[in-house]
Amino acid sequence: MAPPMDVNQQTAADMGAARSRTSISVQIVRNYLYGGQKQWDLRERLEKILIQEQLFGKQQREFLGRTDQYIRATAITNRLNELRRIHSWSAEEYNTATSLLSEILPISLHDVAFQPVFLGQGSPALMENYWDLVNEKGIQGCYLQTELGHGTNVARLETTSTYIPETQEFEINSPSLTSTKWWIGALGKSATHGAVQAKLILPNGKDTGPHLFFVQLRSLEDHKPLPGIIVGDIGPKAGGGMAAQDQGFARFDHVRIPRTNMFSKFAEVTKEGNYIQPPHAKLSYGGMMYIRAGMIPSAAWTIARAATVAIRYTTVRRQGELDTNGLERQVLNYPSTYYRLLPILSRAFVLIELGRYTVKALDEMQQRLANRDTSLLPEMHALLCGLKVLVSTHGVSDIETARRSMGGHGYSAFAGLGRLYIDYLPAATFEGDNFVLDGQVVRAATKLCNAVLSSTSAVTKLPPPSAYLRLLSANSTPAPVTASTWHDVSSVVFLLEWRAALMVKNFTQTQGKAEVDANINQRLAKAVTEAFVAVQVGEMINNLTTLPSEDANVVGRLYRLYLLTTAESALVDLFSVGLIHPTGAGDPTQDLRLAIKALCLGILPNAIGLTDAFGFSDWSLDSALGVSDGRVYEALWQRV
Ligand SMILES: Cc1cc2nc3c(=O)[nH]c(=O)nc-3n(C[C@H](O)[C@H](O)[C@H](O)COP(=O)(O)OP(=O)(O)OC[C@H]3O[C@@H](n4cnc5c(N)ncnc54)[C@H](O)[C@@H]3O)c2cc1C
Repeated sequence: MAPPMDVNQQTAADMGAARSRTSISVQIVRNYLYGGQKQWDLRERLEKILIQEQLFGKQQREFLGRTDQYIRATAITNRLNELRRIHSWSAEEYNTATSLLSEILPISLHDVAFQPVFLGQGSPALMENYWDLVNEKGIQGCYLQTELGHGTNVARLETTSTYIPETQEFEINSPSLTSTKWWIGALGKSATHGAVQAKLILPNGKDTGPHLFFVQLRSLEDHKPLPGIIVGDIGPKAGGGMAAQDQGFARFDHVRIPRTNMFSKFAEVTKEGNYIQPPHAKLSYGGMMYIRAGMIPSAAWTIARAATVAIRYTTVRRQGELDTNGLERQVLNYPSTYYRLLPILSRAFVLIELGRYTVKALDEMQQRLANRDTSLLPEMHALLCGLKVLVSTHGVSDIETARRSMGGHGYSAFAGLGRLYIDYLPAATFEGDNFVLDGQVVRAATKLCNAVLSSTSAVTKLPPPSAYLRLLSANSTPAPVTASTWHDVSSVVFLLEWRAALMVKNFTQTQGKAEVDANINQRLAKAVTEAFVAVQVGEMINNLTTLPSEDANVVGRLYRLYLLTTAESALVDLFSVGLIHPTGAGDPTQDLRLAIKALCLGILPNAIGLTDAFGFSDWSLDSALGVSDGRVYEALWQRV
């Protein structure tokens, strides 16, 4: 037996050995994930610029208090903007640079919430006066919707905007403590302007419900709040999360703004005080839909980070009984570890692809909206509600699963996943609380289901995300589930579609007639969204023919793992609706679990190669346990 290696050499050797087992072309799979060599080159070119900036170094971050984190974030924002000007970055280059930084910055609210509202809902006059300032970050915006008293129930917001025809102004007012705007990102210290959601009151006293108004909050001379406005920071967040962002509050005491400051691309108030209705009630959802669509790639890359760190660390971490070489077992090789981590890896791949699909679909809808064609709106709204819930639920649980897979060292800030988790956590609440959004998915699904059940022609008009309801038309019957079901992609996709169709049908038919369980919305929304994603994954597998065969094989295994682990989490539903039943001839659930294990074992030799394909540099990952050379103990020691 060879003498035992120094542990540090061993970790590096383990990482090297794992890389040499890789059968895929990391470069080809990486380009596939980035949507082409061009996108990867862009990322690499920008990262080279960012790494040179001492200010963007991450190593001291964990030692800073909240104030210093905010000051650092502000300095980073300023430098980022300088770089944008120096290098004449396009919007795409700027967005890529910000995502590469992977920092919580106050300016992100301007970029993801305020600027899209301006672009999507600003009237031509507002655009002419302010767009250059907004686009060049000459002012910093925030989005003020939530109040102390109401978040989900937007209809009950209390802030008012009353039109005064004599002066052609709106008067913004916070009539009570509970009408105070609360939780508003970048409002505490940074923002100069905001898009304020307020109930529009017409001169005749009629309340037309919440509308958006462009309001200057702070002086551009000395940054002090303007007269009649009280603003401040709402304090530290749970677990010290999002410390560098200044979530704030605001109260308005009869603050006047010009009539043209209403975001009136769709709904408008005339000089005389008459209200012009928007062509579609949900037109103003555009901004929120844009943010929700962006949450899919953002969750995907967050999960990819967590997977990379945990898979790298568990590859070099050895623990347990000695093998024939006198070495302890690599933690990733324990079934209980790879069963936790490889499904996370598979979700990162699926959600990265799905993100691209959704952003494209949203662009198409926005183009139609520009021509006042609202036909795609309701379906897109429901789809994005479901996807937002799905990705943020996975995001939160996957980061924590990855952290726990690393044992005690995973709890060190230097592992990098604690920060990722605590900063990602509120994604389950903002942009619509997940449990509330489930209700929206169910409402849209039952409406379409009712149409399908009452008219055969409705099937031909189903929008693509609801195609699963076609199964409810006559002559369709689900195939029985057997051991071979789990080895056939289209059978698993069908099964997940059938599950959604039958669950929605059962619910629709019993609505109002039978008692429903308390968890119905969550189960239905999950089934509907997972059916949609399963169809997309089926397409992704079909499209893998563009890759060389070994790369397609390995990525295809990941996609199948996604489908099977989704089916595994759906087993209770599959039993409930009678798609799986004990036949006495074998146990399809055990067949499913063995198929998952077999897929995991097939993926395992490529686990490191697949995480390398995400293309994270050590600078970007900022994790002592996720270092690419595997020398985790030295990296941790250096940090300490
Ligand atoms: C980090 C962070 C950043 C944020 N940034 C912004 C921002 O920049 N701008 C902004 O305007 N807002 C922002 N928010 C606010 C966020 O949008 C709200 O927190 C969110 O909409 C939920 O509203 P709420 O907090 O009032 O919760 P509530 O609506 O009070 O919900 C409380 C509970 O009640 C349940 N519930 C509520 N209504 C229903 C219902 N109809 N059916 C079933 N269950 C229900 C929810 O599921 C939840 O469990 C931010 C929040 C956080 C945490």
